[in-house]
Amino acid sequence: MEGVDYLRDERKKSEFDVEAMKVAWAGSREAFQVSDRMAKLVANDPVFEKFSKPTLGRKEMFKNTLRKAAYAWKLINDLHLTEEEAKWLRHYIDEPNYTDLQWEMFVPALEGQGSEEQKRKWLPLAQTMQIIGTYAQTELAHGSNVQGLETTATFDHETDQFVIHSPTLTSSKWWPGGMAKVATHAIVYARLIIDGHFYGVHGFIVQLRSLEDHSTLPGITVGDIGMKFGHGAYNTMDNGVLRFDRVRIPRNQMLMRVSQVTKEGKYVQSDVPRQLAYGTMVSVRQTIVSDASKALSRAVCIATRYSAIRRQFGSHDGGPETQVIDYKTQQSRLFPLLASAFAFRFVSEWLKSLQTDVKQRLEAKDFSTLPEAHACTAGLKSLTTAATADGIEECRKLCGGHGYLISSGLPELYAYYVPACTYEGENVVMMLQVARFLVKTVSEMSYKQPVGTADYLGRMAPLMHNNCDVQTAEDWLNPSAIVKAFETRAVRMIVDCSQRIAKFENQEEGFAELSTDLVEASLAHCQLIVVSTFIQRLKQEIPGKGVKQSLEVLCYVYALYLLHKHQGDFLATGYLTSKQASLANDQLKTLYSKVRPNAIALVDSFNHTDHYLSSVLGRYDGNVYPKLYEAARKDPLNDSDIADGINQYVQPILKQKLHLAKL
Ligand SMILES: CCCCCCCCCC/C=C\CCC/C=C/C(=O)SCCNC(=O)CCNC(=O)[C@H](O)C(C)(C)COP(=O)(O)OP(=O)(O)OC[C@H]1O[C@@H](n2cnc3c(N)ncnc32)[C@H](O)[C@@H]1OP(=O)(O)O
Ligand SMILES: Cc1cc2nc3c(=O)[nH]c(=O)nc-3n(C[C@H](O)[C@H](O)[C@H](O)COP(=O)(O)OP(=O)(O)OC[C@H]3O[C@@H](n4cnc5c(N)ncnc54)[C@H](O)[C@@H]3O)c2cc1C
Repeated sequence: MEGVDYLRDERKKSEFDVEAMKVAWAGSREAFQVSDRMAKLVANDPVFEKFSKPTLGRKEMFKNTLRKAAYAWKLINDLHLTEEEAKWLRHYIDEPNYTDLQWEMFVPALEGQGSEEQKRKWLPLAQTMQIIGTYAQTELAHGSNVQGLETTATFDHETDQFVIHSPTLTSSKWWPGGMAKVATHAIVYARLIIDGHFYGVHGFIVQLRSLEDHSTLPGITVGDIGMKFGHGAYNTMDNGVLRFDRVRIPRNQMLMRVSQVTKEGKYVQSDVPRQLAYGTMVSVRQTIVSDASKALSRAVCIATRYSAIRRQFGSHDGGPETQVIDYKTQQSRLFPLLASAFAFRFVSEWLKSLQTDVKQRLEAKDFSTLPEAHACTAGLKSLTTAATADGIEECRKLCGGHGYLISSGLPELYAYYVPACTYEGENVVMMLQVARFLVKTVSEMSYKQPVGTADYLGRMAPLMHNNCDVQTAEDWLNPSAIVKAFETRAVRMIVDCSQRIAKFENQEEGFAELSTDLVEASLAHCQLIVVSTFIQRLKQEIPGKGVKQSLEVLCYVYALYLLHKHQGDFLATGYLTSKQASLANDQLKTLYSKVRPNAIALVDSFNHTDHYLSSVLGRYDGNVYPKLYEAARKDPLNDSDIADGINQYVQPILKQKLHLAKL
């Protein structure tokens, strides 16, 4: 039997309707149809071929990506694609480039932080790509600490302009995507100075390059920051360094939704919180959570298909060896990742709806849910990117030696994905933001009832004193038992930290001293959100034979896997006994055997094309070995029998050996 037959047999074992599961994964039939159409459009167009990428040099690779981006823009216009379709098209092209910054950061920054007048002027230019923008916040010496940025924007009364300046080497803007070679404009974050007074960090629209010939404008020095981790991965992007030598921009190019500077040089703070200036980061963090489920599902799809094809040991009387997916150890590493992909998918949908709600409230001048939205996006960004990056690497190991080949698709995916743990808020820094929110919520509880994702803190009394009543492994198949366990663990960890901080004379000092515990408490809170969201999703109608049942199994796998992994927390907080923790682990093993027959169908439900996976190991048809062999044959080193350099550097050594032998 060949891999092709193995996957065919696996698909026959499925206990649910795969087409209906595809819809559940996508969120709706319409969402499925849009993404499916765009995936096929990209997969079937030779312009978007990407197998040659690993063999290209940086310049060729960059140019190739520019070519694809230009072609994609032509398709978007020629085919009159909707915004949603265009987003999926860019996603499936699967090469980071300047358009990510244009659509995910530059346009949202104009939308979220521009005044009505500024939006009228700049948005049509950006939306039609007459200008190309980037988001220039991070500097050589400051990224996480936004208030510590050094670039200055000094108001000049006489000319009614701001003077943008990089006073030191360390103030050089460093990292912004698309900035080195493509962007014509940037939203530059700088310290606003009026009459020697510092008014905080604000965003300014600054033109970097001529719209005529693309040359850099006077006073601007811009370039690429150099190659990044992984060959093809993120090197299609021109992350840049930028310095300003007293560059002048009109006053009306400061983003003025949150605060304004008048012609007279007066600083006016609107009636909206200054944190709205951070709004672009909040919206991108939500996109990043959604992207985590896509990246993880991609790695899991490859590792699952390959695990069903790969056989090692266990052959009796010349029969076939055991499929590695049947090893319990393989299942215990793979299936929690499969379940996590679904969990992240559903939490990202929920986060999107939370953000829509916050946006509507902001328009009505209701800012009450802003801190919670910030904590949720920051925390879930941190949780999902960390788990996804680790998960991709685990999938690579699950594929044994072949996972290390570029043709497996996994090394490039990892290198491409892992910076998500750092950009848009370094993950630990983000978890500390969640901790601030939680500690503050606890400290305000005497006069303010916690709501939303923190509402369980308001049920502190019972949660602090109750004990778990699980008696058998079966008892763990109960959503309320699971939610209660996660709530209790989180509440006890948060309260413990809060009480210990309160003992410090200086609360900031206490917070810093307890920061490692606070990060763990924040993680417990975020895991509770993901688990509860999964459970809530299952309360909705989910059509299709066996679909809901399969998702229920995955939900329990996700929750009990976390419980097992963090059993130290659950035991230390005193809610569970070691017997109950051990029953959870027993149940987890039973659940793995329920996932097993459905594993291939579950990863088929992601609806990933072979083009998107770019993996010989993860091919839909399972024809792994012939295609691995074929891919290896295509390596440039195999172009000739005698490679360049052999005659020059190897033959002389061999000949020298002969000479020595004669002596
Ligand atoms: C490889 C590709 C694969 C994945 C593809 C994914 C696709 C997604 C789209 C991709 C697009 C582009 C690719 C990536 C491009 C990357 C871009 C960037 O990285 S841009 C730069 C991002 N930088 C950061 O995120 C900086 C992080 N730092 C901060 O956010 C802040 O400075 C922070 C949060 C650390 C706060 O520091 P500080 O304590 O100094 O706070 P402040 O004094 O400023 O504020 C105090 C007060 O405000 C609250 N706060 C902070 N932030 C917010 C917010 N956003 N909203 C609401 N409230 C906020 C804070 O908690 C404090 O509250 P308080 O109650 O007073 O305690
Ligand atoms: C691929 C990529 C693309 C990017 N694109 C852009 C872009 O388009 N535009 C842009 O402006 N920026 C961009 N960035 C920059 C990115 O946003 C920053 O790198 C990120 O915000 C982290 O900041 P930092 O580099 O200053 O890390 P640092 O804050 O220096 O982190 C270093 C270490 O210090 C720790 N640390 C920092 N502060 C604290 C604290 N208070 N408490 C405890 N620990 C702490 C962190 O946990 C980390 O371990 C990009 C970065 C990458 C990698």
